[in-house]
Amino acid sequence: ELGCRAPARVIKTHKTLEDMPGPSALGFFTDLFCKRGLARLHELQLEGKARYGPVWKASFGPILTVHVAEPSLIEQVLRQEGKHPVRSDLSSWKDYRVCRGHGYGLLTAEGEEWQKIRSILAKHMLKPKAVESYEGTLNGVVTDLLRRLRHQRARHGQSVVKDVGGEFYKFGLEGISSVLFDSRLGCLEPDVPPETETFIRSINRMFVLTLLTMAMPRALHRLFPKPWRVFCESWDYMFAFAKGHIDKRMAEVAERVSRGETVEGKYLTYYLAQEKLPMKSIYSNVTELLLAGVDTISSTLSWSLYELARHPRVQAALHEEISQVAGGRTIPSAADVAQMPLLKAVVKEALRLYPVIPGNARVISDRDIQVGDYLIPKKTLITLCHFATSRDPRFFPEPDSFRPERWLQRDASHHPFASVPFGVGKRSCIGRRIAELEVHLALARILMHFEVKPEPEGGPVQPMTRTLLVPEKEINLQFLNR
Ligand code: HEM
Repeated sequence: ELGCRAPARVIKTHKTLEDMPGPSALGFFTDLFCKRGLARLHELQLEGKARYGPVWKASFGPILTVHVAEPSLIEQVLRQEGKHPVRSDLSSWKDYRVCRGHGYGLLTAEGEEWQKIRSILAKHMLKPKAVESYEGTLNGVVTDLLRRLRHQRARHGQSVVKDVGGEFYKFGLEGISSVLFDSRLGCLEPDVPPETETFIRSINRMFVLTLLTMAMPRALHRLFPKPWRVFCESWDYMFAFAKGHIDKRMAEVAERVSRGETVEGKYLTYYLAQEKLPMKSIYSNVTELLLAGVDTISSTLSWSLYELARHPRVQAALHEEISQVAGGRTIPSAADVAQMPLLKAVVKEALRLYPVIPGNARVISDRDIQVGDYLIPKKTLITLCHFATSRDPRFFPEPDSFRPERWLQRDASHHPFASVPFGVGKRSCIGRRIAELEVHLALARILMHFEVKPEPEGGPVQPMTRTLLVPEKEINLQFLNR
């Protein structure tokens, strides 16, 4: 016995990609392209988790991606993301910029370049004092939104505003432009400038085609050139639009300086120009900020009002809160909305049910990382399934119900990574504070003026994925004078 050696055994401490469950490449391809899977990607997260557990792999066209759908595992990934986190290195957005010779903006830049722009923008977008300084400008845009809603409801019977999302797109664009340029585009005027409509259409088309152009193997681009061509044309328009506005604003400033005036701007483009960034970088950053501030704001406002219209008791309680805090003031301030816990809870709950970014991503480039039982090789695209975790009944009982009060209960303990609509950490949303202020100011004032109800014959509206999570069809709401 003693002389007999045990056979050498390789002890595996971690499971590998080979051990990971997941649909076959063909199965996932069929799901995506034949079963409207691209529009249902958020639902595929729930199906994947039910079928394979919290970690599974799938081939998104030519790209293998590991899905992670458990808050503690998402936390584990993000804690290992390193100094310069990378969202995805295989993006069609980056391909476009290389193809046209444009620069990168904060959304697409990496490494030291990203770090530099991030620290410049953070000073003006995340610091509470800086964000508060946009209050007056944003409140001016909200005033125009109210006028526009009145105008639009007069066009249809029963005080209905058709397609509120369309109105909030214009509000989003006007809002982010006012912060970027301190000048107004006129998107909320009765006659909307055609170039702003084209800009919004370009964003929509670009988002529709983002996933498709990524999932389509390169070889197919030749066979089906249209998606890539339209994708590029949409970006071309967006870059040209941003450039036009930047050049115009800078020419105005130069002209005033030449007349001997001292010019001190309080808007983002001015701050970027002060840092002496190359023009190419200013153009790409402003383009990306413009596009980041439109759908996100529109979708959050649309879903918040959609749910409030369907939950009149919550709406009444919120109206009460707003009236009390505002006292006699007709225009609530940033300090006022900060004192409205139910208002904040309503927006958090809308973003839990309908996270604008239903699935985010990370690539850890320089080392293999452990996630749960698995060792994930470096450079693997990791998809963070935020939609699945924020609808998980273990963290949010009755996960499909709109219950803002869940955010107000003292003893409520949600895992901090279960609902993270703005992301977490170094690479999280830089527009978060501005977005929250904008949405809070708009919702508070809309509810001061109107009682919002569902369109009399309207049915439920489901979300769909278009890279972002958006309403599947138009949301029409009744706006009744208070
Ligand atoms: C409710 C509204 C919004 C939501 C839910 C949202 C959500 C997000 C999320 C999830 C990310 C990715 C974070 C990550 O990878 O960890 C992101 C990034 C970003 N967002 Fe937002 N966003 C919103 C509004 C805005 C607005 C209004 C702006 C512009 C003013 C903006 C600008 C950006 C930028 C530039 C990034 C990239 C940051 C970086 O890579 O360093 N977002 N956003």
